[in-house]
Amino acid sequence: MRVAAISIFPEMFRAITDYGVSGRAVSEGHLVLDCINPRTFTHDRHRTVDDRPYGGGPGMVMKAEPLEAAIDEAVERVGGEAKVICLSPQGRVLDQAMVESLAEEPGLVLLSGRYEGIDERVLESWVDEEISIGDYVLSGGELAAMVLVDAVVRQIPGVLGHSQSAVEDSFADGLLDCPHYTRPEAHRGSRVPEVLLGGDHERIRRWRLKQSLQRTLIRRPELLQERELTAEEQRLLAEIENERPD
Ligand SMILES: Nc1nonc1C(=O)NC1CCNCC1
Repeated sequence: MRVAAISIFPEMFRAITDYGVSGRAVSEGHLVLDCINPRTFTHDRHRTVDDRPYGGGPGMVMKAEPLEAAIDEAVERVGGEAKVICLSPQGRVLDQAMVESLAEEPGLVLLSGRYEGIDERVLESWVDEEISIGDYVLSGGELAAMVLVDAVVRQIPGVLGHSQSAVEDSFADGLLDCPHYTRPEAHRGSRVPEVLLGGDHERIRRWRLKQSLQRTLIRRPELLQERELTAEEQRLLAEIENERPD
C-alpha cells in the first residue's frame, strides 16, 4: 500500500516507519510511506503556511496554496489513484469497519492539519473525506494519521506474522479482546486461570469467547446491539446473564 502523509512535521512519522509492525511493513515493502511538507511549496522568505483567520478569532489557519500543491504532489507519489483524507474532529470517527475498507484502497493521502484548522476551500475541492480518531482536540493531525496508518497496515496480508492475526484482533469480530496472561503462573498471589494451563484448545477457545462477550457486555454493551450473534454466542451470553450476581 502507498501512503503519502502531508505535514509540516514530517519527522513525526518516524514513529511508525521505524518501529514495530508498521516499521516492519515498511522494511518488507508492504507499506510505502512518503512524507510531504507543505513548506516545500511556499515561496516567501519565511516559508509561510498559515495566516490570520478572516472574521478574526484566535489562532491561525493553514493557507490553501501550499496544501493544494502538497496534495497534488502526494497524489502523484501514490500513483495517481488516491483517496485524500483530512484528519480532523469534524470527520466520521474511525472504526474497524472503516479501517478494513481503507485497507482496500490503492493509495491514501493523509492531510494532517495544525493550528486552528485548514482553509475550507481545500476541504471542499481537494479532500474526499474527513476522518476523526475521537471526540477530542489534538495539537495536530499527525498522531491521528499515524493511528490510521497503524490500524490499516495490520490488515495488509503478510504484515502480521503467522503467530498473530488481524482476524483475532479485538474489534476485528466486533467484540472487546479477552484477558491475556503469560509466565509466571502465580504473580503477587494472582494465578493464571486454570483453563489456560490445561491445553484443551476447544475449552480455551470457548473460555476466551465468553470472556470477550462478558467484557463487551459490561464495558461496551452498544457493540452487542449492532452485532449478529452466533448461536454459540447467544448461549454464552445466557450463561453470563445466569451467572450474574443478583
Ligand atoms: N480528534 C482528531 N482526529 O483527527 N484529528 C483530530 C484533531 O484533533 N485534529 C486537530 C484539530 C485542531 N487543529 C489541529 C488538528
